[in-house]
Amino acid sequence: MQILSREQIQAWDQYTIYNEPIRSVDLMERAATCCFDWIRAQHWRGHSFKIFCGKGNNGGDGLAIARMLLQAGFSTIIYILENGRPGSPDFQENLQRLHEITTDIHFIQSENIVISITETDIIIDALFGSGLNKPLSGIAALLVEHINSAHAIVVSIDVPSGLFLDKSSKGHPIIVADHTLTFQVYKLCLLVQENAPYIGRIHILDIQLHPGFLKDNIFHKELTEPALIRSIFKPRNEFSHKGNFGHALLITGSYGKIGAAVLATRACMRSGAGLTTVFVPRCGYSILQSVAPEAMVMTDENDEHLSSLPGDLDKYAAIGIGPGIGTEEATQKMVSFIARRYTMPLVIDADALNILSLHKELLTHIPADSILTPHPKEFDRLFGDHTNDFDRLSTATAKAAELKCIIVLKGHHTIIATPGRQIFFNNTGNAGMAKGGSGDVLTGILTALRAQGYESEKAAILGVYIHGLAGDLAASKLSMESMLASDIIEAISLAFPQIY
Ligand SMILES: NC(=O)C1=CN([C@@H]2O[C@H](COP(=O)(O)OP(=O)(O)OC[C@H]3O[C@@H](n4cnc5c(N)ncnc54)[C@H](OP(=O)(O)O)[C@@H]3O)[C@@H](O)[C@H]2O)[C@@H](O)CC1
Ligand SMILES: Nc1ncnc2c1ncn2[C@@H]1O[C@H](COP(=O)(O)OP(=O)(O)O)[C@@H](O)[C@H]1O
Ligand SMILES: [K+]
Repeated sequence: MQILSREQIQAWDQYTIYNEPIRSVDLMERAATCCFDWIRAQHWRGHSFKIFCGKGNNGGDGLAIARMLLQAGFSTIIYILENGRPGSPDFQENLQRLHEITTDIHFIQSENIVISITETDIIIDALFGSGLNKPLSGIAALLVEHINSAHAIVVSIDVPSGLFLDKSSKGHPIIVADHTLTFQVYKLCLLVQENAPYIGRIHILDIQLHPGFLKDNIFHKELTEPALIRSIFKPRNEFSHKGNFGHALLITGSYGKIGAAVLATRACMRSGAGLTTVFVPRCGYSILQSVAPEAMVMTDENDEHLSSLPGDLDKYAAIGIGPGIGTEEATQKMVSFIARRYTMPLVIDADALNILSLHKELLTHIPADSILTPHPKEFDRLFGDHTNDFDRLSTATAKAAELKCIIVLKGHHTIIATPGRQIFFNNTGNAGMAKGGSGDVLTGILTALRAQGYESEKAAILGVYIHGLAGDLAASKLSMESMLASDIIEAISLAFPQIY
């Protein structure tokens, strides 16, 4: 699914109006009908609806929804945030239609907001949508605060009012929604971590905007979906042998963090690598031989941390480096050597990223098409502090192009930024994965996919998806609270069949 900017969405509405063709007010009717159908399916009978409308088209949607609720017999009161100017034409048209069936329409025009909202009310937030052009202030801000301080269920239309679609709204007055009914596609503001407190559960409503618009335009942001994943996935040939699936090397572990090596190694083997070798300090030898007998283990001369190279690197089809390696000086030298001398793409994670942060000059040396997998803190250590997720996204886009690398910025919707300035948002995974070790599993999966010959960009999109899907399968069996990183590894075997 493409992710469109505010301007692109407005253009898509206009394209639909012109090419379907359909009158703007009829498109609004279609959008409102989708919202009404969704609301009706919630079986909220017995509750009363309070509908808050601005005077733009988002408010127009609210008025049309109010009419449909009233006609279906729901108790409904309408509040319009007055700004002293006429509403948009479609708002005015819907106001006229509403006047024909109710007089329960109230205008909010003073800072003294006395509307009582009870816990049995359902609030429909149709104050502002994609037309928001500045932070809310004055009566609008007070109204948002009033709604947020009540304990009613809040359903926002298109976006929670006060959220900008494509830029940070940090610190602004914003409606806290329980459900966001958004039209046609995800908006950027619904995918970033910083807006998590506001958006509630997202429901994408298909209002049948004209598909021709997507064919006629090029977009740079998309949500990874099963169809894309299937197009990337390469089924195994019946006659294949282990040599076809590559030899993966994982450079991992230090004293106290051999678990990271174990998780990455087991995830790598579970994700289809033909052969897996793991390079660990000597303290990791017996552990790996016993918990991962299918893997080959090579040890450093040092007992507790890595200080040398694991022999000839060129014989491996893919190398993953970083989980649990620590940042000892000798380990820094080893990472520095590999970053400078190795020419094939690497999968670089965790402490290997922290070492790059300590020696930023190395960033320009890392092999092209390497996959970097920072979480936001590692990302900021690498590329400087960011005050919001939108800026972080811009940096990821710029740095992926500049370094010719794939940047996997981990989070609820992990972001994959490519050298061609394309951005993919992953849509699998859950909060049960917010536990130590989940990232090590991802490194193992990505290294295995690289070993099997997937290009880095495709390996990143597919690997992040499978990782999240395995996390979802583990959570559905064991609960988000109880699942462990090792359970994600076990569930990889159930995730693959879902993408065949
Ligand atoms: N046919 C279509 O196109 C379809 C559109 N659809 C719906 O339309 C929505 C977009 O509608 P929209 O473009 O009218 O913008 P909307 O969000 O209602 O707000 C604009 C108004 O708010 C005002 N305003 C802005 N910021 C403000 C602030 N901080 N504080 C105070 N005022 C502020 C601004 O006034 P201005 O400042 O420009 O004078 C203007 O009056 C979209 O989200 C979807 O719900 C669907 O029905 C599908 C079909
Ligand atoms: N709430 C969440 N929703 C989806 N995925 C999550 C969530 N929390 C964590 N994850 C995933 O789990 C992994 C955690 O990685 P990381 O932070 O490096 O953990 P660790 O270093 O402990 O292994 C990432 O791939 C991230 O996308
Ligand atoms: K809204």
